Amino acid sequence: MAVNVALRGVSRRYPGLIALDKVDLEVAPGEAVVLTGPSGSGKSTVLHVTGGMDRPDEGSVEIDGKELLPRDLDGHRRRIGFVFQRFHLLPALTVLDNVLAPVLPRRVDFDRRERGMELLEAVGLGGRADALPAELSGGQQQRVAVARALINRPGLLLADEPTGNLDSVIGREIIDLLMSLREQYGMTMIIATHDPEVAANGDRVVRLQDGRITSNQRITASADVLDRLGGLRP
Ligand SMILES: Nc1ncnc2c1ncn2[C@@H]1O[C@H](COP(=O)(O)OP(=O)(O)OP(=O)(O)O)[C@@H](O)[C@H]1O
Repeated sequence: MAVNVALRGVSRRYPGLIALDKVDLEVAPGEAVVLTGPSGSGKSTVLHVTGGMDRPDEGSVEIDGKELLPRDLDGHRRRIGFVFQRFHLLPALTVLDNVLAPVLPRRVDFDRRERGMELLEAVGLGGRADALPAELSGGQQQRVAVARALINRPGLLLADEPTGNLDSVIGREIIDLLMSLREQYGMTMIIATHDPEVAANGDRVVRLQDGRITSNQRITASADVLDRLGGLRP
């Protein structure tokens, strides 16, 4: 089920620099928020802190109103999906086994193969379960990565430059896919991107600069209008 996410006064510091500076951000259940901003502005850090891969130095992350505590992090990470710019598929495993990889070492209360096949169908690759990643195009590999991200039925999907390694037509297909899966499976989404096309397809665009939110706008305009107005490019 789609979750509510809230970052409250989140700061993350590294020696000599502030990656996030008291960031407040609330994302409603089922909402798709797009993070934009120049390189180094803190987009990935927001995703990592939200996903429990990194910890704030100050402030808190709340999921459905409950603060994420260190002891909850393992469970939290299993309840979210993560899609990366580089697909990070395991080259020696088949497409189906890549989708199942997150749950292979664990006991689960569902039929792995059945769910893996269902997800491959959902991303349009039902016929390629036995292929190896190298036999697929980049767009198809990203579809496999999306299916893998959904294997635990996450209520939250985090995506870091999901179209960054794809040409614009294929990137567009991946965005359409993510948006339709969001409705089909009921997920909240946070997507970091430099791609104005992605931004135009979210519900809200949050722009970061030097670790701070400089604008937070609902989407009503098309990509090129947004690009002209907001300067979404790095
Ligand atoms: N492990 C780390 N150690 C030191 N500094 C880091 C580390 N991770 C991130 N940073 C710094 O924190 C700042 C924010 O980085 P972040 O990756 O969140 O930016 P970004 O907006 O995602 O950039 P990009 O668009 O290039 O991916 C940058 O200045 C980065 O160099």
